[in-house]
Amino acid sequence: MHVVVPYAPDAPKTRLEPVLSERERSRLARVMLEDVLAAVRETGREPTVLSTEPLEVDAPVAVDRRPLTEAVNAVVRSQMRNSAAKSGDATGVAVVMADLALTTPEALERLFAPDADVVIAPGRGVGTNALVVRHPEFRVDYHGGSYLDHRRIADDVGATLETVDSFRLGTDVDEPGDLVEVLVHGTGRTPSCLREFGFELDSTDGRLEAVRSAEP
Ligand SMILES: Nc1nc2c(ncn2[C@@H]2O[C@H](COP(=O)(O)OP(=O)(O)OP(=O)(O)O)[C@@H](O)[C@H]2O)c(=O)[nH]1
Ligand SMILES: C[C@H](OP(=O)(O)O)C(=O)O
Repeated sequence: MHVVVPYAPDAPKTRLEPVLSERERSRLARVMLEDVLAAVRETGREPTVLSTEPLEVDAPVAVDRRPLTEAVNAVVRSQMRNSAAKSGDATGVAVVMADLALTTPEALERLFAPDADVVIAPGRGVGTNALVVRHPEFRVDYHGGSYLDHRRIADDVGATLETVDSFRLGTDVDEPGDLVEVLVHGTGRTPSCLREFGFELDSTDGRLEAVRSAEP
């Protein structure tokens, strides 16, 4: 199965602006990407980064400057055509977001395992954090509660759909409140990156939070 990791390196993670500078957000986005690529590789698959800009990274990079939905649909269309031409039996394409800092190979295997036409790991906020497409007519439509849109699109084209209920795949790092999850559950380099930035766990207000104790 072809695994694509979309990545937009230019001014990423704007929703983290209240707690991180632009440079820090870029670094965090990059470290999360590397953690996701490592987890995909540990499943025995070679990921491709689908980037809006050329990028030096330890993986093949496909540059497509179009918005996320268009760029991913171009990959889905071409992969489905290729796999149908090769074997008559589409093995599919997986789209795994680069901000899934808690991803592990085991969590990804749960996404890859079902043989439904469409498999989705939804994120909090009703996004689509990770997806497998094996149906020739299914197309993505990201943003704005895309999990519900993807269910409707699957229904419209007659595709079977399975939803993967996964904390690790469901936790995308978008907002300051997500950082505590990374510090507690992260297994890759992302928690170390946050600690380098000076974040640590704090329960002063009665709830565990990631707070910045010291500027680096
Ligand atoms: N190839 C590509 N990837 C994108 C694009 N927009 C977002 N991404 C990637 O898609 C994933 C999910 O995007 P978001 O959660 O919106 O990430 P973001 O744009 O960095 O964050 P915000 O600025 O807070 O919305 C991340 O891996 C991004 O790097 C795009 O236009 N093209
Ligand atoms: C890409 C987008 O991410 P969100 O904006 O929900 O984080 C989505 O999953 O549709």
